[in-house]
Amino acid sequence: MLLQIPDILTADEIAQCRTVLEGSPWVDGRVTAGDQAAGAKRNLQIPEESDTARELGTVILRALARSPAFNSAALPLRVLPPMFNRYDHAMTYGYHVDNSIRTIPGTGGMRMRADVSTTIFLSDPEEYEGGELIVEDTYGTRSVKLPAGHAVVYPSSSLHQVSPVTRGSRWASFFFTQSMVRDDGLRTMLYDLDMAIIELRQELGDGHHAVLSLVNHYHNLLRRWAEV
Ligand SMILES: O=C(O)CCC(=O)C(=O)O
Ligand SMILES: [Fe+2]
Repeated sequence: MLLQIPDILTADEIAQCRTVLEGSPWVDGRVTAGDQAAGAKRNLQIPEESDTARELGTVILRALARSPAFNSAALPLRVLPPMFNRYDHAMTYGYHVDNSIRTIPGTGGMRMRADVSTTIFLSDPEEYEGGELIVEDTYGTRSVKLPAGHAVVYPSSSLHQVSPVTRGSRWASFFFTQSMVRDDGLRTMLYDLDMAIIELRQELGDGHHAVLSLVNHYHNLLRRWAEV
């Protein structure tokens, strides 16, 4: 499932990210790419263990924690510290695969599985041309370019690329989540059920027996499928 989440960051948080990123040194993005991906990757990133990454990572994690849509779609168990990237003129990230297993920085080698990939846009679409995130979804290819502060969430198992930037500069935060439910199909079913329950609660009220029954069913499926 590919999901767009509007306004995951406030205007103040976007401004904070941009101000701090403007004053930070950027390095070649290939430092965090696997073998195949490195060949396709031409962008810049903030070093993973820098003060900037830590400070802004906290802003992003706080924003995720208050987003019901992110939590319902990703069912996060752990989130790799958010990273920050930038594509200036002619930069691109060709079709690639996100590594399935990632080392968690600063833990002496602890690893996690990447199930869900997220990009939070920090530039507005008018600020650059090109730079679409193109994801091969189950039902075809999706091209995504969103206002600053909006997020796109998609399975880490899908092939994707960032098309070349032909004007301006595209800034973003991106990160990987290990989900309590590793299978994208099962996660999507839980998300759809959650959305239907929210609608029914509004129609019927929380005390309605059918609503209670479906909430119970949601939790029983989560109990069956979640690994924690
Ligand atoms: O910049 C993006 O939107 C995605 C970056 C990406 O795919 C990656 O770093 O693996
Ligand atoms: Fe990627």
